[in-house]
Amino acid sequence: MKVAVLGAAGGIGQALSLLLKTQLPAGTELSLFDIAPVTPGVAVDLSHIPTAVDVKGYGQDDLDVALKGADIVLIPAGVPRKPGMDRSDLFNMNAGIIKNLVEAVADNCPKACVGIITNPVNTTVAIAAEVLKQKGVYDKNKLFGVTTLDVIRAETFVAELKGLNPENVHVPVIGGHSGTTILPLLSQVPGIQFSDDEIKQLTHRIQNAGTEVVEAKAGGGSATLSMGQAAARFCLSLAKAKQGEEVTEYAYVEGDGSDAQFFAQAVRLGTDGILEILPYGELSDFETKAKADMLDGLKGDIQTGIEFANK
Ligand SMILES: NC(=O)C1=CN([C@@H]2O[C@H](COP(=O)(O)OP(=O)(O)OC[C@H]3O[C@@H](n4cnc5c(N)ncnc54)[C@H](O)[C@@H]3O)[C@@H](O)[C@H]2O)C=CC1
Ligand SMILES: O=C([O-])CC(=O)C(=O)O
Repeated sequence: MKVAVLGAAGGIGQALSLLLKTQLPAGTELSLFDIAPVTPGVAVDLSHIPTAVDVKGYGQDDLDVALKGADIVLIPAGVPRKPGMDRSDLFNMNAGIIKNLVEAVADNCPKACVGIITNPVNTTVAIAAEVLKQKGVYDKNKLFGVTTLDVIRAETFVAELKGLNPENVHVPVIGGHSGTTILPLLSQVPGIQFSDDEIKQLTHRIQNAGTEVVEAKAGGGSATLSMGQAAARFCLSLAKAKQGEEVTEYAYVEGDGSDAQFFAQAVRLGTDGILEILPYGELSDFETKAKADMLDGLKGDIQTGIEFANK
C-alpha cells in the first residue's frame, strides 16, 4: 500500500507523517510531498525511526512521482488561519492549490481514496470533486473531507464536562467543517444526558474549537497537532478498510443530497472506499433547528467550489 501526504512539511503534515510512520501497517510506502525545500529532510528525519514503513520525500518538481500508484492521498497543503479570519477567508489562497494537486491525483493515482484537510473544507472538497469529474475519474465513494477533528474534539469536551474517559465517549458530528455547519448530535451520545444549557455551551465550543486554537496560537497558525492525530486516525481507518477490515468514520462526503450535496456523516468503509453512508437517525428539536439554519450557508460554500472549478 502507498500513502501520499501533500503538504507534508507543514504543521499538520509533519505531525501526521510522524504518526503514519509509526502506525501504518508494515510494508506501507509513505510518500511525502511539499513545495518547501525542507521536505526531503523531513523524510530523512522520519526514516531514522525503526518501523517497517518506507518513507520517501519529494520536492516541488516531483509531484507526479510522489503520487504515482498511491492508494490513499491526504492533502493538508495550503495556508492556515490567523486570528480574525474565517475559514472561508482562506479560499483565495487554497482553492488553486487544491485544484492543482487534485489534477495531479487524477493523472497519477485516479483510483486513490483522497482525504482533503485544506480549508475551507466545505468548499475545497467540492473543488476536488469537480476536478476529478473533469478528468473523468470521479468516484464519490473515494473523496472525503476530513472532519475527524470535530469528532475527537466533541468527545474530548464531553468527557471533560462529565468527568469521563474520552476513549469511552462517542459523539456523532454531522454537517460541514466551519462554524455553525459543524453540528454535534449530543442527543445521540450513548448513556449521557445533557441539560439545555450544557447542550448550548458544548455545541458552541465544538463549533468554535478551531478558533479557540487559532486565538491561543496568536498568529502562529491553527490546529496542527490535534489535526495530525485526527488525520492519522482517519488515514489508519482507510488503511484498515483497504486491508479488509470494516471501519466506520465520520467524513464530509457526497451522499444522496437530501441535506446538501456534500454532508458529514458516518460512513462504513471497505476496500474501495465508502461501502455505505449511514443515516444519522432522529435529531432533537435543537439539532433540527440548527441543521435547518445552517444548510443554506453550507450549500453556498459548496456552490462557491463548483463555480471556481468550472470557471
Ligand atoms: N480539516 C481540518 O479539520 C483542518 C484543516 N486545517 C487546514 O489545513 C491546512 C494546512 O494547515 P497547516 O499544516 O497548519 O499549515 P502550514 O502552513 O503549517 O503547512 C502547509 C504546508 O503546505 C505547503 N504547501 C503550500 N502550497 C503547496 C502546494 N501547492 N503543494 C504542496 N504543498 C504546499 C506549505 O509549504 C506548507 O508546508 C490549512 O488550510 C488549514 O486551515 C487545519 C486544521 C484542521
Ligand atoms: O480553525 C481552523 O482554521 C483550522 C481548522 O479547521 C480547525 O482547527 O478545525
